[in-house]
Amino acid sequence: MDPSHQKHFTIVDYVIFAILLVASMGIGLYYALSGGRQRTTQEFLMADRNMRCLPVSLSLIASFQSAVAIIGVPAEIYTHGTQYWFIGCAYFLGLLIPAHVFIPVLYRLRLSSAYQYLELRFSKAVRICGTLTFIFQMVIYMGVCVYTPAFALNAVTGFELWGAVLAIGLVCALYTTMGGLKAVIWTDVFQTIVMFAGQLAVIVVGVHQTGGVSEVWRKVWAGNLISGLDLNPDPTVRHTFWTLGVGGVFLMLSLYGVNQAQVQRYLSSRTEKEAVRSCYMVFPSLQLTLALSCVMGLVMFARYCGEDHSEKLGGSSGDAMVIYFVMDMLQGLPGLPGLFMACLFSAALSTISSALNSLATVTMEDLIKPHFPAMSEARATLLSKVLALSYGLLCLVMAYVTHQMGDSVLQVALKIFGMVGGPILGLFCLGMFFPWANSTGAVAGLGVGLSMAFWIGIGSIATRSSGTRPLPPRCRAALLSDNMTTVIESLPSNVTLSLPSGLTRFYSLSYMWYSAFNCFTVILIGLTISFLTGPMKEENVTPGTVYPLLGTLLCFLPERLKKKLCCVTPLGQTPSSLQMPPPQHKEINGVDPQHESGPSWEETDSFLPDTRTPFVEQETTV
Ligand SMILES: O=C(O)CCCC[C@@H]1SC[C@@H]2NC(=O)N[C@@H]21
Ligand code: NA
Repeated sequence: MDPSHQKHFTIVDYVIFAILLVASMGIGLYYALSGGRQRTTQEFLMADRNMRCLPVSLSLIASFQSAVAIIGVPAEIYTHGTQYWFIGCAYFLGLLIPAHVFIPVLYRLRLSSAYQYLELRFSKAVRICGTLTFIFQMVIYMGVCVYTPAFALNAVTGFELWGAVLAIGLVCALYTTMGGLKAVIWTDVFQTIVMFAGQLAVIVVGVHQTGGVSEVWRKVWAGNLISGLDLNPDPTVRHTFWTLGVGGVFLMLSLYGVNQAQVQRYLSSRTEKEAVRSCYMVFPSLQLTLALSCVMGLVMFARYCGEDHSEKLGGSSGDAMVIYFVMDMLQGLPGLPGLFMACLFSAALSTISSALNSLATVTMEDLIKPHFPAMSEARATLLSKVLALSYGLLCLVMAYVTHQMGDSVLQVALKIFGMVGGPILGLFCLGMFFPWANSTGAVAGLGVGLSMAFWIGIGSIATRSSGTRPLPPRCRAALLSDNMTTVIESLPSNVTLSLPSGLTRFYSLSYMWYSAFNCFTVILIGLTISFLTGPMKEENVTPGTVYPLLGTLLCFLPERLKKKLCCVTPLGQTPSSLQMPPPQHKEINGVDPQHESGPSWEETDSFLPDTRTPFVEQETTV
């Protein structure tokens, strides 16, 4: 963008932005110097497993609500209408299934890393594959999260590019390294509030400048931006009710069901009920953030649709357009551009801090501790801090790598989740719902699932056809008060009008189906190979690692009939090889966390065996 059109910040804006960074560092410092002063991995990685549901629920949202959603969703609504809003329909099952399937199973195994489940259910090899896949996914995703605010701001305001990347990366790595999971969760709480405030401010100012709600609605309606319920079953259409409402459920399960960043938050809850409650509390807040970012896109459309900004925007993508519009809207209102920048950086910081902490946790728990069982707590905690810092530096490198990708950031992020998160979800579903699945099947399933995912993902990038894009609503501007009409032909160059066939059709599968497609591939291959290599017998499966799906579906049957029908896994102990004597833990607020792990067995789902015997790695006393 040529400098003459660049928007600039006033000193007030920089002050607000600085306050965000200082406050985040302050919280990090506070948790470095209070409580157990981050001296054990139980505190540094698991927040002493003593968190309440409110901070956990806000942290759950912040972890996967980065600048990608803050910028990408309004850009999506502006260019393609409100179809994307239907992803909100996926939030029902996308949160109910984690609350009633994944949390009960994972919480009672007293894990630190979600991938310990894979060793319990399958083998160490499967656990390592799961861990490495997760690390790959989050490292790339972190790159997108750092890149988004930094490059978009640079394009519009000339804000020093590497200054922004360093500001996010270093501040984040520092407070995550100092304050551990407690600091990450409480900074997420603070940053989520800043995110809401920033988005709300843009909407209020934008509606006011457009002439009020009714004026916005009139323009949006006239611009045919409100998409109806598109029930087109064609899986290659980018956004329909099916790709968003159904495909979106698998995307949500891969994030809120089995992703380490979220599972770690469930496991850091003081009881299982608190974890389930935090999952329920995510629902209204997630709907609110979705609504805010969609409305922001509508307001932008109403405010700017009539004007042709192409010469100012130059080639910059739709994402940078959002920043341009926001800076233009807030220009002359000192402090508001700073608030929006704080909102953007809060979104990035909260996601990256969660990623850094979860990466340090799985690296420590899954890749290092099993090889050094005699490592002292002090050394393990120090190493965890070094890991968090190292991943922070790696994330800066990834910021540059991400710069090469062409798609809109929202699409890149969702593709990553679909391509990598989908197969991991498949692995957990294979383990939890199919007792016959064995380790060979699991490894083979994951291998084929990831290969298919990358084949289709890269194929779609190569042929630039990830889902046939619908013709975006023409920006008919016969709305301007002075009756001047200009029509901005916003026909993207890569729209594919002709229906693709054969391999191209395969590549043009909507990216919103990636999670579901890859999940089913892993399950299908996993089961086939398991049956070919000798399925596991029910009695050999570690108790508590299989969720008796039949028991749930037939919950209306009387107890005795259900027991006979679906041979509920007996109440069992975690196998001795994996179970160590409970660690010398300190009482927390007079409550012994080892035994205060939620409601009594009767209060929970009765058909889930109560294997609350702790699955703890060798945690020698210091
Ligand atoms: O914002 C991001 O960093 C990633 C894009 C959003 C990820 C998914 S979309 C459905 C769910 N709702 C959210 O706010 N995040 C997740
Ligand atoms: Na975030």
